[in-house]
Amino acid sequence: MTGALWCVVPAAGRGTRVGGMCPKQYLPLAGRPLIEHTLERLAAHPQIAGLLVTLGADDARWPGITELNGKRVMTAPGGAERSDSVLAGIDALPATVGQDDFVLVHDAARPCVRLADISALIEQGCAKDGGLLGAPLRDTLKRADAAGCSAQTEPRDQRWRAFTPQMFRRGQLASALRAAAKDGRAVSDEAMAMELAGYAPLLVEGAEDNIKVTTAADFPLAAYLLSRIVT
Ligand SMILES: Nc1ccn([C@@H]2O[C@H](COP(=O)(O)OP(=O)(O)OP(=O)(O)O)[C@@H](O)[C@H]2O)c(=O)n1
Ligand SMILES: C[C@](O)(CO)[C@H](O)COP(=O)(O)O
Repeated sequence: MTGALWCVVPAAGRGTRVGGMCPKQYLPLAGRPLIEHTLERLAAHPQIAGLLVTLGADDARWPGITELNGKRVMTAPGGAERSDSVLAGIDALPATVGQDDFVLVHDAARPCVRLADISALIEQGCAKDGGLLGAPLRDTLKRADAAGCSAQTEPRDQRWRAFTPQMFRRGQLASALRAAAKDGRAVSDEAMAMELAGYAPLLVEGAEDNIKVTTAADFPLAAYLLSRIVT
């Protein structure tokens, strides 16, 4: 069992795959900026103590939220890559968050995460070296060739899609991210940094509607999911 956890929310991306000038986390979703849905959902979780949001340089769009549902909301400058933003957020956490305390990392671009899935990650991940939400691949996987044709069918067994939140001990995650950066290794998520450091993060199956809003087509889907998912 663990106490209350802080959650780092990387929100310093540019949203280039959506297009346009406004980073996707500030585009409207169901009438409000996408990021507000994500932060409110995280702040609603009883085991989340506070949020540390990493922002783009000179981000004028950040609405200046300092508290949600009685939880403190802090900000820190993000970095060039998502992993840089995550590390910046870890380093900016309050000193009350110990090096051995678990911390969560959740994409600002994932507004539909279920509170029950966060609870499952916290409960199951604390018994291990931490873990991440994900789901086993349910479709056949193809490797495309340069012409956009199916060149090969990839093995699907034991393949999972990785979601967020991901949860690790503050000190171990910071060290793993620093080591990967020092080695020039691009890491797509926190779990990869931990794997490179020799840990085996637990995969905790979560709902597949925990989508990452990545392209413009994801906005109406996310709006529908938000209307259907209570928590
Ligand atoms: N340097 C970066 C890059 C991404 N992110 C955040 O990481 C999350 C997931 O990243 P992604 O979906 O790739 O967002 P973007 O990088 O903004 O998207 P794109 O690759 O289309 O530009 C998002 O909440 C994004 O804001 C971040 O904090 N810092
Ligand atoms: C961290 C992540 O959400 C796991 O699926 C994903 O890797 C982030 O998206 P990106 O496009 O790789 O930045």
